[in-house]
Amino acid sequence: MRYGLVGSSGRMGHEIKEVFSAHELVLEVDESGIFRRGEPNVFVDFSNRSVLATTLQLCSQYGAGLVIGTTALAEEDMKAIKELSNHVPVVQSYNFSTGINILKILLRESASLFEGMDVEIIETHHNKKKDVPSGTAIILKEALGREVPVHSLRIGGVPGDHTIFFANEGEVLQISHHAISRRVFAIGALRAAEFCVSAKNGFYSFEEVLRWTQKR
Ligand SMILES: NC(=O)C1=CN([C@@H]2O[C@H](COP(=O)(O)OP(=O)(O)OC[C@H]3O[C@@H](n4cnc5c(N)ncnc54)[C@H](O)[C@@H]3O)[C@@H](O)[C@H]2O)C=CC1
Ligand SMILES: O=C(O)C1=N[C@H](C(=O)O)C[C@H](O)C1
Repeated sequence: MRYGLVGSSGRMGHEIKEVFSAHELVLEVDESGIFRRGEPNVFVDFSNRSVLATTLQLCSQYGAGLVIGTTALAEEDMKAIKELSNHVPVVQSYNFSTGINILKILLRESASLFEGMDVEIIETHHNKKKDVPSGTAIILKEALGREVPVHSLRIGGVPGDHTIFFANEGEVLQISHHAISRRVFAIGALRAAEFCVSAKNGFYSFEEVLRWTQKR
């Protein structure tokens, strides 16, 4: 793979360079500019929505697929990403870990069982994280199919923890996901990039990438 990396000087950018070391990094974008050394066939973007227009333009220019993990996207951003997916394969997810994507499936399938219970989410991240709530908390709420309170902690170097509490008068059920390091997100992004270079044009979730990985 020849990949372009948007957000190359960031925390995820560093992790991605290590995990993608068998592949060729031919284009980098960060706040200091665009550095081109070749023609990417896929872009990986873990950055900020302020650079999204550049990412989309670069994908169009090179006819390259896109793996995007950037959070705090607006509705108009999602619309623009979906428009790009008419022309190239796009994988978008607010969380590229296997565990969170399995949890999403479990929540979607069991949501009706939790009717009548109090449901709240606590998410904990490092103190450099800019967005609140986390993108993951948003997709967990979507999977539950209802609006629930989210409590956010920004402390120390925590890579990303999410706990959902379900409670009635007599009991509390809690389900937690703990990212041991942000490497797990970079490994997910690598799977998604490998998927992207062989997929048809379209908009894909990371769940679809996981199912594709299992079939291989
Ligand atoms: N979907 C997932 O699994 C995960 C998503 N993330 C998300 O990835 C994003 C990046 O996270 P971190 O690496 O921790 O952030 P960071 O702050 O360490 O890095 C951000 C990178 O984006 C670049 N950037 C920001 N604004 C830019 C602009 N206007 N033009 C060009 N480059 C710009 C910076 O130069 C830097 O390289 C965040 O949105 C975070 O929530 C993080 C981890 C996992
Ligand atoms: O910014 C982070 O670090 C993370 N962001 C994602 C989110 O907002 O959910 C995913 C992960 O939790 C780490």
